[in-house]
Amino acid sequence: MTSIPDEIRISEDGTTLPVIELLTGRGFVTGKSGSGKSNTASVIAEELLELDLPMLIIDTDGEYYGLKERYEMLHVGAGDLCDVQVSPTHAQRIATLALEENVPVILDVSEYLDVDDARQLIHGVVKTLFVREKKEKKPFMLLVEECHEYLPESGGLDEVGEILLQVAKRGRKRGLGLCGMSQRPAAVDKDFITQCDWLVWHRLTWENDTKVVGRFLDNEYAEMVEGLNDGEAILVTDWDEQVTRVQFRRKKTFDAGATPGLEDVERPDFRSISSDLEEELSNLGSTMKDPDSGPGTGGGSTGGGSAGGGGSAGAELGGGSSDAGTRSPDLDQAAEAVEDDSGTGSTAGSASSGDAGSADDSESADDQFEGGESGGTIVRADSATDDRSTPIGRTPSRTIVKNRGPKRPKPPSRRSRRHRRRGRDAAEENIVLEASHLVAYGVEFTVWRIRRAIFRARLATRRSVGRTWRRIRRSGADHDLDPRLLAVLLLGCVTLAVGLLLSSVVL
Ligand SMILES: Nc1ncnc2c1ncn2[C@@H]1O[C@H](COP(=O)(O)OP(=O)(O)OP(=O)(O)O)[C@@H](O)[C@H]1O
Repeated sequence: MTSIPDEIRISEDGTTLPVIELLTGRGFVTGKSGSGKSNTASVIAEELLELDLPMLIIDTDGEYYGLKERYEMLHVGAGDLCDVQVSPTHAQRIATLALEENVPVILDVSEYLDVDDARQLIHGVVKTLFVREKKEKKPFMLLVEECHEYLPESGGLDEVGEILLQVAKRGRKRGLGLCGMSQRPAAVDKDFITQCDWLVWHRLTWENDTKVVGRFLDNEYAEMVEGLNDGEAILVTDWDEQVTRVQFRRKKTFDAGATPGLEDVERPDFRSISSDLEEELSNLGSTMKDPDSGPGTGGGSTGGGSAGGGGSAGAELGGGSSDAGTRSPDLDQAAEAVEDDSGTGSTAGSASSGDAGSADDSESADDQFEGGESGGTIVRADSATDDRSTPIGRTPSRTIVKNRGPKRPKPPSRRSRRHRRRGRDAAEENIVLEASHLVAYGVEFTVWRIRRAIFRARLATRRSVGRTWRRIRRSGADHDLDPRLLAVLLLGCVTLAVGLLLSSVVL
């Protein structure tokens, strides 16, 4: 087996990036639309795929399938271009294929009709990768397009954001690297950006975004970033603590994200994974259950059209009350591992049921990895299952899955109680807000009624004053005016004038 080089080349002039830091670190690639982010990510992916290194791409816009022009990749999602249409039911298998069987995966979430399906699929995949990596400890790159959608700066994180942040904060020790991409650095959770040890700033022009450059680098770079050419970027890395201006090379594979022109786009022939794997995944819906759903119907539509796939997934998940007894034992263990790992779940149960040993194993494995951080096991993607016995570096250990039979439901963890309490607080705040809106509408309506009544009264008064005045003029022409009548007339005019004055002040 040929050895894997320490670095990959990302520009024509020879700029390189270290392989192990890319695979296990946290990266952030940003730039406005058309500045070259996807090209940069594809260049990095091409270089890693050339070395048969493992990766999974979460493709929000459906533009990474062009990589299949040169590399065998599993392209899954909801669209017709995908090798296999998948639902959240497939999450665990997709993750294990990528991590344990070294099949590079493009998880294309661009065509799910139901956003929840896409999110549940992503959550299931990332969670499984994170949990499995505790034992596997295999340098592995997770690339996430449009990461502001999952890790937004405001509005809080959903379960996808939470698990991605976990990967950002704790993935390095496990070998799980994360590279997030976004058009809008100002819209990305700063908790994530501050975790990053390599950052690529492509052209940004919007002031809020260039301000972020100023904050992370300095104002000189905030100005520089506005004038960068396509594919040009400011590269900042923790490993050499330098700021470099670099022109990334063009990707070698088909540019599926290019701006459409008037001429016909000629698509090249794409490589696909083996038909056996396609068939296995197509049949998977009937044999596996989604990590987060309950028993479901188990009949995920996997080979059909995109809408069908999404719809049936929704139906399966719709019945998703959690039923520990019917969930796959593998997934129960995975979920437990996440809770144990975060230190918030109840670990006593698993320890007493004979899992203490395995927990210790994984902790000591963690320690070992920390000792030789950059010496993680790199396994080539083409080595597949049989080659995993001869990795470069340390031998990856497998996750041992025990079937421990049906389980009693666990009491809610402190974390889920906290989530529920937060939910209750938010609901109460909403009620108060709605009630205050109601009061405001009431006040507005009352004021409107009063103003309408005053307006009508003024109109009626003006008419009757006009009528009276005309009658007085007629009778005054016939007779001499009585001084008492004149006095009453004067008083009437004064009262009217005061009334009109008051009503115009009120209105
Ligand atoms: N390194 C490069 N050298 C020359 N041209 C480039 C380079 N990178 C990108 N381009 C040009 O810029 C175009 C847009 O690139 P790319 O799709 O990577 O942008 P993007 O920032 O990902 O845009 P979006 O956010 O809209 O997806 C490409 O089609 C190509 O024409």
